[in-house]
Amino acid sequence: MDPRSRPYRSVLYIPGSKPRALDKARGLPVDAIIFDLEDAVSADEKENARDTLKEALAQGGYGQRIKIVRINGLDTPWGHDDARAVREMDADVVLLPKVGSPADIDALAAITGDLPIWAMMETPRGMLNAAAIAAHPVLTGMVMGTNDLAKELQTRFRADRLPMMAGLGLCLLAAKAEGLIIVDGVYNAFKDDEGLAAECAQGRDMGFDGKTLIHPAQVDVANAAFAPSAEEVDLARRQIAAFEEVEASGQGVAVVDGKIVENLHVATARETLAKAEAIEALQAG
Ligand SMILES: CC(C)(COP(=O)(O)OP(=O)(O)OC[C@H]1O[C@@H](n2cnc3c(N)ncnc32)[C@H](O)[C@@H]1OP(=O)(O)O)[C@@H](O)C(=O)NCCC(=O)NCCSC(=O)C[C@H](O)C(=O)O
Ligand SMILES: [Mg+2]
Repeated sequence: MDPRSRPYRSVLYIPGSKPRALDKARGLPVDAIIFDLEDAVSADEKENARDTLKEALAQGGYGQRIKIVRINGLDTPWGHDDARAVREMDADVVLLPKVGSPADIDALAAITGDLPIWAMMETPRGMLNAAAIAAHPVLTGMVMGTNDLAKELQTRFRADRLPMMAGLGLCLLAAKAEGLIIVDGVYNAFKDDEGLAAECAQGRDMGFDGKTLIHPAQVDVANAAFAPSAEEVDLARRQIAAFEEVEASGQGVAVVDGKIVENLHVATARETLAKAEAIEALQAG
């Protein structure tokens, strides 16, 4: 399956230290899981969390969900041991926090080899170096770390995320330029479905592939927001059909619902259908 079509609507953080949550995730309808060894795990629990996580992944049961392990930074007392341990885990991706430059990715790749790397984008330096980070050959995805970014920028929370926009935009541009997956940051108020839905809608409008989540109660909201709606699927089908019809008669522009449809719109329509089919296949499997 084309990695661009594979759904990443819901990407749930699970503290690697919590066996109950690690078990619960086996039954949650998430597209990907970030098994966390970093900020969700206290310093006292770091060593145990590594073993608990390794055991949970060895037991399996996570089905088609993409398994991402977030290690501690290589400048911390745990980072190097985490990185060595990930090589022995059943993980699809290793996620490096607080990436500031491509050299950080080089340092991790020297330990983890061919394992795909994703970068947490959550520092001002990381934002400024987003293009160079995204171009790193082993990098396949980016995750916005909006809590750390807010801390570093000394911003206040705003529902419209105005203070975040420069950073979000830079990372989106960098990820799209290199064909990477990019998922949005977390919404901390995990009992506020309305606020989460609004932030998911904003992220989807901006072009994010999905949202990182902190609690199972957030999964359905993100899955709905980042899936093509029935109306989008219907429009995509009609655009393709209308374009094929005019193309057969030697023209390059169709009109659907009073709007022009050219070959680039058809490419987007085909992507929409591919994503809808991929979601259906995931749900069926
Ligand atoms: C926020 C929480 C501490 C709340 O936990 P809890 O009080 O246990 O919630 P509930 O009682 O409502 O839980 C109900 C059941 O759901 C399970 N559960 C809870 N959270 C998760 C989860 N994330 N994944 C899987 N399962 C989960 C509980 O075990 C209960 O199960 P059961 O008893 O069987 O019914 C907690 O949700 C939590 O710790 N969330 C994760 C926090 C986290 O990962 N933080 C780090 C990532 S955020 C970040 O740092 C991003 C970035 O770096 C940045 O800078 O922005
Ligand atoms: Mg962070």
